[in-house]
Parts: sequence; structure tokens; C-alpha cells
Amino acid sequence: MKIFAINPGSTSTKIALIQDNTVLFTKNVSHDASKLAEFDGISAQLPYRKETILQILKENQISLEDADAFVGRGGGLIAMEGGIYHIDKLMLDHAARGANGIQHPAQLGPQLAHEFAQRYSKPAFVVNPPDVDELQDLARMTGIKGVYRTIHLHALNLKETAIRHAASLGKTYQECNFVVCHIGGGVSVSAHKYGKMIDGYDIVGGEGPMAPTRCGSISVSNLLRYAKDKDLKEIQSLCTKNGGFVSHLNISDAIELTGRAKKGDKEAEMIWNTMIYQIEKAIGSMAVVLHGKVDGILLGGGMVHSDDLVKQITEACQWMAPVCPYPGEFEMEAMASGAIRALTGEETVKTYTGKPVWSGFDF
Ligand SMILES: Nc1ncnc2c1ncn2[C@@H]1O[C@H](COP(=O)(O)OP(=O)(O)O)[C@@H](O)[C@H]1O
Ligand SMILES: CCCC(=O)OP(=O)(O)O
Repeated sequence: MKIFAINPGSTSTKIALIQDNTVLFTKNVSHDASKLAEFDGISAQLPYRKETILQILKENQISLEDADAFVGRGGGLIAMEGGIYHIDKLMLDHAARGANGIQHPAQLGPQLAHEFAQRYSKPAFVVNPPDVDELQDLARMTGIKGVYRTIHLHALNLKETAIRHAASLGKTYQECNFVVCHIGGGVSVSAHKYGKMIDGYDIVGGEGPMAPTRCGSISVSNLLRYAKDKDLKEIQSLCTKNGGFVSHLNISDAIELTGRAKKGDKEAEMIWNTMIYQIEKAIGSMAVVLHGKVDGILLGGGMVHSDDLVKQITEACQWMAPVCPYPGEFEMEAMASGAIRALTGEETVKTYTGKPVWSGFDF
């Protein structure tokens, strides 16, 4: 079966044509930040991202006529169970307007997959979007009455990495406990207990470790002091695109940051080591969530290509469980294999309800 997968990210659009387990064609287009800044809101980027994809297909003489399904990374959706979802009218509406209040390019995924699927009259799916919420009750409560936690993170890659690592141990995802991280443009750290992601962070809401484009957790009073004479939008953008490395040095590229550190830039070195330190602390807290019964600490994402990052995390965390690096991501393959499971009937396809998967405590 041939699947066309579309993964719009904060700085890139990744596409792949995958047949069964073989990647026939893949391309990662980086977008100039100033080009993306021209658009007013994420959904306004849709025609530009679509045109970019059509151009690549044309240049590489790729036909989608015989694709069996189209799959997009989801986003902008109301908290939902993990799984494979039909892209329907309600999902499209929520993705287009960012119904969860977050603006992230992942919400273009369903819209793009739907447009291609319509063109070729084929089905369209979303697999484990960032809005997957399988939190245990204890992870939902906060210290403010009426305010409850929900999470937005790299659910697709976290779950796929866990599924693959479990298989490498001769087990299923449902038989293992893992702390799983995605260390890329955003940084996700999560606890997976017997096939459910029971805790994690809202990495577009200002939770978790600092990341190249995100400020991460910060004390409320520090933030209020900082925000006193600033616009709310400016503060929100620290949580999604202008925090972290960008706030400090106006760059998001970890290769450049570590390059500067190697040349003796003490500030760059401190920022790099601080991010890693915060990731280590987050891993420790997720190991506690699992009561120390951890079959592995799995590291995915682009920055896991850095030997220094893997070495530091391994030294700090290997006393808890084996640290296993998976540099890069399995997002394209995860989307395609989800679509194949949907087409073969191996996994039931869910319908997006637009209602939060959790609606409050009974007390
Ligand atoms: N060899 C490397 N060393 C350090 N950082 C790297 C390396 N390769 C890629 N990266 C960094 O990984 C980040 C992008 O990760 P990626 O997982 O692709 O992002 P996203 O989560 O946005 O898809 C960038 O900051 C990039 O500089
Ligand atoms: C919306 C959460 C997923 C995420 O942060 O993705 P990127 O790292 O690609 O921006």
C-alpha cells in the first residue's frame, strides 16, 4: 500500500511517499523564518505550504495517482485519545481555527492531507496528533481551583519510539514502562505506562524543559515581572517560537549553538548545558511517576544526533534505566504505518468528537 504523509513543522515541511515499510521518496523543506512571518496566523500558510509540496512533487516527477491514502500530522485539536482518526469536517474546522487555542503548524497537517485526498478521492487520516491526552488523574490537578492540566507534545514520535523499542526487547508497548523524550525544536519528556502516556508536558504552553524555540517552565512571579509592560501575544510566543535559544541568541539551530560553544562562547555553552540539565530533571520526575519501574529512557529528536547531549543525559540518568538514543524521528513512518493499519482494518479508526477526552472530576 502506498501512503503519502505530510508533516508541517515550525520551520519545515516534511513529506514522504511510503510503500509498506519502504520510503520511496522523502523530502524535508526548510522554510525561511522571514517567509513564514509574512503570514497572518498559521492557517494563512496553507496555500504556500501546499504549493511548496506540489512544486517538490513536480520537480521529482512524483505522481500521487496510485496513493492509497493521505495522512497528516494533526494539531489545533481538543484533547483526545491516542490512535488513528478520520479527517472529517469537524476536525478540519478545529484544525483550521486552532480550537485548542494553540497556534502551531502541525494544525496544517489535516488540512493539507484532506486537500490531497479530495483531489485523488482517497481516504485521509491523522495519527497520534500532539493533542493526544492519556493523562492519569493525578497528573491533571493543579494548585488553582478550576485549572486543570492538559498536554501538547510530540505524541506521534514518542509513541512510535516506544513501540519500536519495546519490539527490540521482544515485548509490546503495552508490556513496558518507558520515559520517552523528543529533543528537537520543542522538547517533550513523557511517562509511558503499559501502553498509555500517563504524564508529559504542555510544550507549547510553557511547561517542561527549555527548548530551542520554547521558554519552558518558569516561576509565575518572574514571568509576571517580565510581562509587566509587554503584549500578551509576545509572552505567548515565548512558549511556542521565541523562547529558549531564540530568546537568548536569536537562533534555533542547535548545531550553530554548540558550534559557538566549542569556539569558547560561554553564554552559548551555558544555554546548551542548562537545556540538558532541565531535560535530565524532567526525566527524573517522569521516572518517579513510574515509581522507578522503567524499562528504558528513550531519546528521540534532531538534537539526539549530538554525542555531547547523549553523553550528558546518559551520565546523569543511567542509574534509573538504560538510556537508548534514537536520533531523528520516526514521524513519517509512524503516520504511514498508522494509515496502513487503518486501511487493512488492523486498527479501528476513531472519529474525532471535538469534546475533551477528560471532562472533570466527579467531586
Ligand atoms: N548533529 C547535531 N547536533 C546537534 N543538534 C542537531 C544535530 N542535528 C540536528 N540538530 C538539531 O535538532 C533540532 C531539530 O530537531 P528536529 O527533531 O528535526 O525538530 P522538530 O522537533 O522541530 O521536528 C535543530 O535545533 C537542529 O540544529
Ligand atoms: C505541538 C507540539 C509538537 C511540536 O512542538 O513540534 P515541533 O517541535 O515540530 O515544533
